[in-house]
Amino acid sequence: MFIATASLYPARNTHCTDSQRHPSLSYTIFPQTKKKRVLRAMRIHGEMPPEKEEEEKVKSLSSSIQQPQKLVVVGYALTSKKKKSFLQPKLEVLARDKGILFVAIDLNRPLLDQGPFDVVLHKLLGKDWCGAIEDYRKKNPEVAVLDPPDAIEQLLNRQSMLNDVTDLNLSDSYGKVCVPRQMVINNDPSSIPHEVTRAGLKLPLVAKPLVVDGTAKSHEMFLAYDQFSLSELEPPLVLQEFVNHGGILFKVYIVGEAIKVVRRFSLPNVTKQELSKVEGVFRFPRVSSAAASADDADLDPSVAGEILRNILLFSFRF
Ligand SMILES: Nc1ncnc2c1ncn2[C@@H]1O[C@H](COP(=O)(O)OP(=O)(O)OP(=O)(O)O)[C@@H](O)[C@H]1O
Ligand SMILES: O=P(O)(O)O[C@H]1[C@H](O)[C@H](O)[C@H](OP(=O)(O)O)[C@@H](OP(=O)(O)O)[C@@H]1O
Repeated sequence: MFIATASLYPARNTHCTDSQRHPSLSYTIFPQTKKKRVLRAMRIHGEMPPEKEEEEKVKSLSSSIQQPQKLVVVGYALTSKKKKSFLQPKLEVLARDKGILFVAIDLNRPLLDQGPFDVVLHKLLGKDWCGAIEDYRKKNPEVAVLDPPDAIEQLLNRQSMLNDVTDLNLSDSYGKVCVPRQMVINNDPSSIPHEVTRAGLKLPLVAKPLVVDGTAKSHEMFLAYDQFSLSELEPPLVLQEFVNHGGILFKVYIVGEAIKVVRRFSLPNVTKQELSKVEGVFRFPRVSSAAASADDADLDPSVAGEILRNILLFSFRF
């Protein structure tokens, strides 16, 4: 795009013919970028009269207003709980400032009749919804669906969601990235004590629901100090060896090339002495939620730095 602007001296690479030149001032047609360089040069040399500077600002502003930013329309389908925790007003305002508009998808109308959308963002499950999303994708291949049901499938299960981490086999002189030893219990809870002993899992164990479907139940966690009390729990379950980690964990969010690492408070270490004295299985709350931020916690810098380095190393390879 070109803008006519005035210059007190002919600039290099002028793109204009004599007929475009004004006798008192040489008019120079600049591509947008060159115009800014010349104006800046003139301002630096104090050669542009104040009224001309104001006029240039208005022109530059008017040219940007003339080209309204194309909005990216994001249709979202979230539970009311998720909308409340994720799509907060400050996010909507920030997105709008960046030309992104969130529009709620009406779950009582066919998805195909709604839009048009540039992106469909959803965190809903169920056969009907997955069918509607798949049908929409086929008829709107240009729309980015986050995420396609087949890509989410692996994350709906606390065993399969860790497959990629297990396959990474990432280790170096500073340490390794791996999954705690675990086993899946699909049926008969009375078999748990025998299965745990046979698998050689070390106590204490964290018992987690195998299914991850966004419900509160899918976050119900238990800490077991002996394997016998585990038979009180309801399969399907993942039983994972508890890993002492100093009560602080790091959550890593990766979207494309963007990586965000946050520190959260977590379960405290379990000492050998405590393990020898305590028996039973205890439910614990969601200890590491956003409200449990430890970003400002006083951590030993060497520990934090080392863990962060490994996390970033892991993030780039994931
Ligand atoms: N193997 C483990 N060793 C020690 N602590 C653990 C282990 N697994 C889980 N925890 C503790 O339990 C908490 C919840 O575990 P996890 O993150 O697997 O469940 P979640 O439901 O996905 O949590 P959220 O959705 O809140 O991130 C962790 O934040 C951590 O404090
Ligand atoms: O620590 P955060 O806030 O990232 O924890 C998230 C968690 O990672 C999951 O995204 C939860 O979503 P669901 O699996 O759908 O439950 C979030 O739960 P929410 O109820 O706050 O949306 C956690 O915040």
